[in-house]
Amino acid sequence: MSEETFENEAAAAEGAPGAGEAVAAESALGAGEAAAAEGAAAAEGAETPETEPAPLPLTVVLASGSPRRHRLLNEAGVKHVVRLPQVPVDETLEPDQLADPAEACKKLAERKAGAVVQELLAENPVGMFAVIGADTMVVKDGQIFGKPANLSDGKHMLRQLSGATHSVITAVSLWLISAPDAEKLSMGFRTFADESLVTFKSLTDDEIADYLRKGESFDKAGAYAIQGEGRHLVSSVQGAMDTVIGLPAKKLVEQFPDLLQAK
Ligand SMILES: Cc1cn([C@H]2C[C@H](O)[C@@H](COP(=O)(O)OP(=O)(O)OP(=O)(O)O)O2)c(=O)[nH]c1=O
Repeated sequence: MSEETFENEAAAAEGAPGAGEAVAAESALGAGEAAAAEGAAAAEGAETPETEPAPLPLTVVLASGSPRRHRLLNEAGVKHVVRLPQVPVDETLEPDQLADPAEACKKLAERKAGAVVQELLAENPVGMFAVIGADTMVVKDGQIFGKPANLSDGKHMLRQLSGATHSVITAVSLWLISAPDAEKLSMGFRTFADESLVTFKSLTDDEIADYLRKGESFDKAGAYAIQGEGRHLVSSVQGAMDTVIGLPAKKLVEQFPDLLQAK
């Protein structure tokens, strides 16, 4: 089971560069569409259009340091570069923002992508760019588990997850920048969250301690890696596996097939 919701891409994203004025909702849906719109606008004014303008080359930028996200995007066939913001993104959220985990997750995905968009825009880019940011949270009974701070935090998380079902929410924020030349720029973004349900076996404290000793917990939300030894902790998964691992890459490509045209 998975749930998918799409944000209104014309809404201003927190921390996003000039989101209020620069967002062009129509250009957010697909690189091809935006390029076609540019071409159509140019053709309207021309008396005898001689040639169609060549579509702008698309560069996909993954704004993430997660090797899993890089791998999942590669496996989905999307050529991309990885770029992290020079200043790490502040991932703190206010208590009222944490009350709705899917919204909180979307906010962080937008912040991560927005930070890279901001730096990219400062470079006066020319071309078409799709910047992707993502965030993953484990949620049990309304409580959000990010990455464990230390061993006892990891133990606490795994005890909570033992013998029960929890949600893994991954939000993805995709920003499209269309800059046919140094003078023209339009931008739009869309953010969605996908949810999978993971059920854990009942774990003894010894089993939890054994697992934590394997050392794969510390950079993973909820202190486990379903793609690694953590699979032995799990009895069932409902929904997309790539959502649990950190990027619903298949859904991303279904929604934005133009990503496959990236050079
Ligand atoms: C539940 C689970 C999470 N994870 C990972 C996915 C994410 O990389 C990580 C959650 O941390 P995030 O803060 O979402 O991402 P990140 O810090 O790894 O990368 P960045 O912010 O640079 O994009 O947990 C797994 O790899 N396997 C799992 O089974």
